[in-house]
Amino acid sequence: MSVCGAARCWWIQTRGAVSLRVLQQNRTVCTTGAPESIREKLQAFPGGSIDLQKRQESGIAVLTVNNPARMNAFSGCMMLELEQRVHELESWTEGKAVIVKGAAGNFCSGSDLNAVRAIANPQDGMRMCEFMQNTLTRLLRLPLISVALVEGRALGGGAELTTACDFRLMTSDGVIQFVHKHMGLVPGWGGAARLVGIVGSQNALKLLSGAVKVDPDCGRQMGLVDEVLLCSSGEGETLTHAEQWLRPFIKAPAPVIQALKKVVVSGRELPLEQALKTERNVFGTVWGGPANLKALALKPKHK
Ligand SMILES: CC[C@H](C(=O)O)C(=O)SCCNC(=O)CCNC(=O)[C@H](O)C(C)(C)COP(=O)(O)OP(=O)(O)OC[C@H]1O[C@@H](n2cnc3c(N)ncnc32)[C@H](O)[C@@H]1OP(=O)(O)O
Repeated sequence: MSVCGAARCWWIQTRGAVSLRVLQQNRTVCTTGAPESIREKLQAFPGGSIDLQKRQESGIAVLTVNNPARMNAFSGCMMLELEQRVHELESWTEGKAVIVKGAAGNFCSGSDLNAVRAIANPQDGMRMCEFMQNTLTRLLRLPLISVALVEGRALGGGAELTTACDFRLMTSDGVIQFVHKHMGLVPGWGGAARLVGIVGSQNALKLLSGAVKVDPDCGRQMGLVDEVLLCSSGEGETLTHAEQWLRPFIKAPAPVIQALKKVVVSGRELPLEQALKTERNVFGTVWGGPANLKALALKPKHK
């Protein structure tokens, strides 16, 4: 069940029951999914796919933006598929992390410009934006540690997609560029709001107003890039490096990793009192749980 109303609804899994914690917001954020009309419109733009591989043994999923003929630009159908994949990951109980990447050594060049030209009226444009804003908000809120593996170029909406992950790893030839200014636009998928939270308002304004090509050094300096992989873009090797980077952070049972992500998300998004209440709720789901009891039995020494 999801609710659309004068508040953003916040679902928190506690002991299997879902408790609805309503956050009072002065703006309506619809969580019931986009109106049918925009879905039908997006459906009219086929091409590419959003592929999801869930690795049960490691708890790491790999989500691939796959439209190499168009530098992994998002067709309308890919926007719909991304929502479906995020929905799948929301209920992946064995999951610990998700790596978001592009196909064929490139990240993503934003919206498919052919679709953009066809959805040019403001109302449909705003509906497409709202659809992608909701999907990317859900991606960032997944109870999984998310990593954008930026190989090649992440442009426009592709740059915004990188901000909808907890971390960004970049290959030596990687570039993140918010090209919206050159399109006479501003970010529409929520990328501006998230960018301010990542690099601060001054750096965000520089990156947006300057349409700056963020290379690995610039990204590390600004805090937009968390690690530079000492390899260039290309299938396989970079993914292995990304998984190796993730390993120390997912060395615990999935319920514990998921609980840790949930309390960080609530600390990032909720007013203090509600964040503390959420923390108590989540704490209650792991206190006395299998991992906690096992650790207590081992008399842990954290040297
Ligand atoms: C809120 C999000 C925002 C919005 O929806 O309004 C957007 O994201 S708008 C889109 C922003 N992205 C761009 O403007 C990127 C446009 N593409 C490029 O700048 C270049 O293609 C580049 C730098 C990604 C790659 O350049 P390169 O010379 O290496 O290759 P090509 O340009 O020949 O591209 C190969 C092939 O891909 C097609 N392509 C690339 N990007 C897109 C795109 N965003 N939409 C549709 N098609 C794209 C390009 O047309 C070429 O196809 P071809 O059939 O050979 O012409």
